[in-house]
Amino acid sequence: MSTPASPRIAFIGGGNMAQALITGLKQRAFAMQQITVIDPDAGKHQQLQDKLGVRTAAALSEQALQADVIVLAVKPQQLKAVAESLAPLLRSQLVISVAAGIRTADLSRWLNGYRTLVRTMPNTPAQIQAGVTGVFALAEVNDAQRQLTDSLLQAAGEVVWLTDEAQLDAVTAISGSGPAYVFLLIEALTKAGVALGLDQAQAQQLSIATFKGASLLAAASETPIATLREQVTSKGGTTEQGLLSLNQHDIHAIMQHAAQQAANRAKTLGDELGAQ
Ligand SMILES: NC(=O)C1=CN([C@@H]2O[C@H](COP(=O)(O)OP(=O)(O)OC[C@H]3O[C@@H](n4cnc5c(N)ncnc54)[C@H](OP(=O)(O)O)[C@@H]3O)[C@@H](O)[C@H]2O)C=CC1
Ligand SMILES: O=C(O)[C@@H]1CCC=N1
Repeated sequence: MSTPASPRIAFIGGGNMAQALITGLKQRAFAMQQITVIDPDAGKHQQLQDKLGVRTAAALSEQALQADVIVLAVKPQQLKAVAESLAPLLRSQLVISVAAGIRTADLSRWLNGYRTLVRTMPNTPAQIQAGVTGVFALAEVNDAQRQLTDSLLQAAGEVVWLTDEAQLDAVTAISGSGPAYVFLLIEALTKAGVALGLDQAQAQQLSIATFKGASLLAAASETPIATLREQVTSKGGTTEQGLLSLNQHDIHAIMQHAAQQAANRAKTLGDELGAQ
């Protein structure tokens, strides 16, 4: 298959993740009329058409699936039923799943042995092209299809290709779920600012700008992250006291445990739903 200049894409599921990916594509001036979103919730259709300019359909059909790429963007619990309905309608489309936990072996079985499959784990900052997506492709996915996958996902931000599918559970725990950890930390830092006497709006502005600035500096700098941290930490100064408290509460263990729990859940989802 050669890479189509402007591929047609059918999203099955028009929720949070589909909308984040489509918004990223829209910002890259991708032709929105090339995208069809299939979602049973008719209430969402007008909103998807008005906000994003995509086509919509309420159910799977040959017509709705006239696409080069099909993105499976339903909940993991909905994927088996969707895949089984999709199987007889597949021709030669590239199928990309964003579902947490669900392994390509199970998805392929539900799709009646179809193996032109890519499994990904994006994240919601995709909507401002600041996402990062982990990607694993089956051997049957050819070079042109890999390039197509890469260029579509680049519209959402950075792309990390994996050769071991099992690593996607770790990617899910770190960057798939990660934005929620960061939002929680922003909420917590904001709350701390309010407790110290700032008003809510000021505290939130300071917290967000600090996460943004530190992240941009870490990304732009060749300096090790630990050194960047040390550059903030004056001897006998304020940061030292703040970090001492975070380390007394073992921030590393807290993050390690959170990520492990998320990865365990991804594996359990794969085990339980894949066994259906
Ligand atoms: N949210 C995130 O940050 C991330 C999510 N993901 C993955 O993305 C997938 C979607 O998650 P998310 O967008 O958050 O979930 P949402 O619930 O927001 O979106 C799923 C959408 O699919 C619709 N749907 C349900 N059944 C069908 C069907 N048979 N055919 C077509 N559409 C259907 C749902 O409709 P209804 O609401 O009416 O059921 C809903 O609109 C999940 O598998 C998740 O693991 C991956 C990375 C990050
Ligand atoms: O919470 C979830 O299961 C999905 C996958 C990663 C982010 N959201």
